[in-house]
Amino acid sequence: MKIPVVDFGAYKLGGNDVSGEQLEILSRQLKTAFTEVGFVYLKNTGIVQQDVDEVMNISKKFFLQPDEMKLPFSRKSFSNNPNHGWVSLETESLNPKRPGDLKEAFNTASLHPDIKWPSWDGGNGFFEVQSSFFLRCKDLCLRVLRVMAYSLGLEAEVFLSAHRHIGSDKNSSTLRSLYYPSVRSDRVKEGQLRCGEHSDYGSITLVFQSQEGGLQVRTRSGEFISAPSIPGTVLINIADLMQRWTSDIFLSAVHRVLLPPAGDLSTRQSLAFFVQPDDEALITCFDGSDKYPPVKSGAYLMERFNDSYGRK
Ligand SMILES: O=C(O)CCC(=O)C(=O)O
Ligand SMILES: [Fe+2]
Repeated sequence: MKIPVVDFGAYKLGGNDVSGEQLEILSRQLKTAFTEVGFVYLKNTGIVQQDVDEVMNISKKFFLQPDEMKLPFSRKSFSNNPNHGWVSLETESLNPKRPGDLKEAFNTASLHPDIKWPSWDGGNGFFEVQSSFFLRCKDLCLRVLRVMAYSLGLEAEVFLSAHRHIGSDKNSSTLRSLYYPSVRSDRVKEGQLRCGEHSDYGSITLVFQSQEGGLQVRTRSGEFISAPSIPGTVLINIADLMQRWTSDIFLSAVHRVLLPPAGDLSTRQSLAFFVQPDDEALITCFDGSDKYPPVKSGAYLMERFNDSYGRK
């Protein structure tokens, strides 16, 4: 089993509106990928490798600073958003049964004008690069959500009306820049990974990996397959609220990032844009079934965040 690659050129950012026939083809391809694997690579989205490199480069500059320079930007130190900011090494366990993940992250969870951003030489390149990539990802995810609704025979509004506030404090969608430092195998704790097994929490996630790859996805039959980096593509996966919403038609697949082989001292980077429904959106099974009780997105996500940070 492999993760399919789908050409999104007909509906790319900055392109013409998609024709009915093209929408039909795209929606069929996305539906197959999201029901069978839960993951798909999109090529020709309008987000190009150069955009991704720019975000990774400036993020790396931030991560490579000593911890005391990063501490003032720590997650939980921003009053208007509890998730915004820097997460230090081993702080988060995406599989709570394992020791802390061997990764650092910077969450762009708020674009509020009061937020203080890392800066160098008096410039604010970090803010500009992160926020403009955030907005590109937002535009793309709205297009993908539209195709997904169509693929289920739904009005686009069914999904779009629950994603009206991305980028504001009424919605917790987050651009997360991840840095995986080189791993010294003699210092790794038992069971520790770069990123433990988990499924994502919200609607969908857009993922961009540096060339080392390392991501693995669990298939319906229970085996892990690799999801390599394919330059110029966006890897998109279904998350848990979307699986509930679609009464398990779309699969929110478990995934993880293993340690590199012993002696391989390479670092790794990735960007994940977690698309979440608006905090106030009520997520109810689209087919009218009661497979899952309705949940408010904001309350549901809060619970899940608390689990991955060990309810500290
Ligand atoms: O680093 C990656 O490739 C994926 C990270 C991930 O799955 C997550 O942060 O939810
Ligand atoms: Fe994930």
